[in-house]
Amino acid sequence: MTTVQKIKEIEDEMATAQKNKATSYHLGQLKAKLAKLRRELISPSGGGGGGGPGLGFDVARTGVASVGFVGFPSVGKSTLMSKLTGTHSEVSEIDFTTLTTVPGTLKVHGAPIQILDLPGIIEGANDGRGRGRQVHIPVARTCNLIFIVLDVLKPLGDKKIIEGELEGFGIRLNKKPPAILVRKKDKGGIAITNTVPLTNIDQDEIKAVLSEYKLSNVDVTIREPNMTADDLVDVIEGNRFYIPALYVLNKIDAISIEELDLLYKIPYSVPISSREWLNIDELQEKMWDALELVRVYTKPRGQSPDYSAPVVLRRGRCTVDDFCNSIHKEIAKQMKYAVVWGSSAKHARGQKVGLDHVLEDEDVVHIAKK
Ligand SMILES: Nc1nc2c(ncn2[C@@H]2O[C@H](COP(=O)(O)OP(=O)(O)OP(=O)(O)O)[C@@H](O)[C@H]2O)c(=O)[nH]1
Ligand SMILES: [K+]
Ligand SMILES: [Mg+2]
Repeated sequence: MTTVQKIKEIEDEMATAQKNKATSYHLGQLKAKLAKLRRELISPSGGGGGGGPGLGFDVARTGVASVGFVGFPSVGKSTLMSKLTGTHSEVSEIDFTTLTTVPGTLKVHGAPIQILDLPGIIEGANDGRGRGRQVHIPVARTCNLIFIVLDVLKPLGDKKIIEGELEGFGIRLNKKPPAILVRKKDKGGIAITNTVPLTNIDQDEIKAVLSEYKLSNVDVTIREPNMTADDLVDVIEGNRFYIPALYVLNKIDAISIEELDLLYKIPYSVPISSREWLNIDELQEKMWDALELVRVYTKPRGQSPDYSAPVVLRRGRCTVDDFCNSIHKEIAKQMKYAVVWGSSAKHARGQKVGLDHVLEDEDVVHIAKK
């Protein structure tokens, strides 16, 4: 049996299986087995040819963040990317027009963002048809945001298939890493501690997953509300990519206002028309919010701040130390203190802070040297 056939067999079994106390151990085993087979399929040695890391489809990365466009052929990815960035990417009504990853740059609120137009994806994780040709999906794992571009005339079916394909490559959309800690030890067996109630998984299923990974001496600490077996598998497997995503519902010029109202109910969605250039402002605003970038303006001593070229940092990595390091690695060492103006400062006249201070979007910073 090939890996693809084995996956199909397990998926079929899981689709019909009842979830109850008697079956939970077996279901846990199946979920862990499935994850291991999927890993085999996308690793370069697995024979699936799905394009693990290092297969050489990298494009030169520029800008402070990147957005990858993923979608079925002819949903309008290249139309959108060309118009947003001014970079040429071939457009036609014929499917699979784009055959390689095409990069372009778009400035949003002063920050240069790299846009990656990817080839149209092919359904086929489960029957082996498409997998070998989906060599560009791994590029999406390196993006800070994914646009799942959908044709408004068939959004929901396509959405589900694309999510499945991305999941197969270890991508988790609009999700945080599960708050589960699995710590191996030399002896002592399995100890499970949960600070939140377990609603989607029981001890048997947890033990089945652990046993499938031959983890017989481990401490498992669970702080994840409603944790599932898949969450546990993700933590044990590692190599998961937690990436925000927006569903770009394209071609709204082809539908009625009533139909458009329904589309707005899809979470994380933005209806647009790339050809007629409708609602692109909202798309750019949502892109900006999802990227969680922090612009910081530099203020040299005795001069006004330089608003033309912000230093752009990411939320979670935006201390004064991060700010210094993104300019030059020596600056933090030479700093005596910093003065900050803006939302992170306590007073309007500016606040004297150290390297640990966390900056906010549009703050102004002056670095005083020793
Ligand atoms: N009606 C309508 N047609 C559009 C829109 N955007 C793109 N199209 C058309 O859809 C077709 C496919 O557009 P592309 O930009 O080549 O689509 P793609 O997703 O890049 O396709 P592949 O590279 O083949 O994956 C072209 O004929 C476009 O003119 C839109 O907003 N409305
Ligand atoms: K096309
Ligand atoms: Mg294209």
